[in-house]
Amino acid sequence: MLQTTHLTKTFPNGASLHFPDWTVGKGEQWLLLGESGSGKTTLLHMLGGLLRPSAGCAAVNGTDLYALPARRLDRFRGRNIGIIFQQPHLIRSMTVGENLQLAQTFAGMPEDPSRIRELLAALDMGHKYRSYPGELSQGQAQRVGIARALVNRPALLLADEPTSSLDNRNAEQVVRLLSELAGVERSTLVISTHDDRVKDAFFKEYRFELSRERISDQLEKS
Ligand SMILES: Nc1ncnc2c1ncn2[C@@H]1O[C@H](COP(=O)(O)OP(=O)(O)OP(=O)(O)O)[C@@H](O)[C@H]1O
Repeated sequence: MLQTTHLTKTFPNGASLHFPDWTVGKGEQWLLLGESGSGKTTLLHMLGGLLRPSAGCAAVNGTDLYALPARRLDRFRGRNIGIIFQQPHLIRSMTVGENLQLAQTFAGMPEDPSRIRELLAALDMGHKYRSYPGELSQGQAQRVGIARALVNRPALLLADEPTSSLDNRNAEQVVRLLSELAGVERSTLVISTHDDRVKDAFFKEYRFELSRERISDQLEKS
């Protein structure tokens, strides 16, 4: 369901990252590993339709993301790809429920409060529907970030270091919930991390490891 071919990103300073080709099957759960600076975030952003590669192709369910015009790419992303960032970046003036409704509207989907309530309940956050982000703990905010990524039933779920701001208990819960919910929703899951707590909690076999030496050109010179 996910396929990359000859993906390369060259930054304005001339630094260049060349990624090995990667094929991920439907419903699989992968860890994207690699030391700091090896390119995990860059790769996830290209897979999520957020960062145009300088060369190569990223395809989700057979759609070459960067062959789409910008507006169709936005729509495709909203409907097919859920992204969980290191920090959830919720809109502070909107309640939890409104933040999730906005994700439905952005994707051109009808508002579906029952879907939102169902997801919040699965994340043990049902009682926070009317709370504002400023009233949540970091672990709770990250769970809202997970709900937002899942709300449109994406085929592909990408999580970029989702536990980096969480303590041990919350980190373990967040990874477990992500993996369980992706399984229930039949979403394909890619979690990037260099967090040993995630590697230990996540027993699935699939691991894609980036090596700084192998993929980078000129980084030391820039
Ligand atoms: N806009 C940019 N301009 C120049 N170099 C960049 C830019 N963005 C990223 N890089 C370089 O590309 C490399 C990969 O960065 P990236 O953030 O993808 O790594 P990462 O594996 O996610 O790191 P971390 O685990 O620390 O978040 C790094 O060496 C970084 O300095």
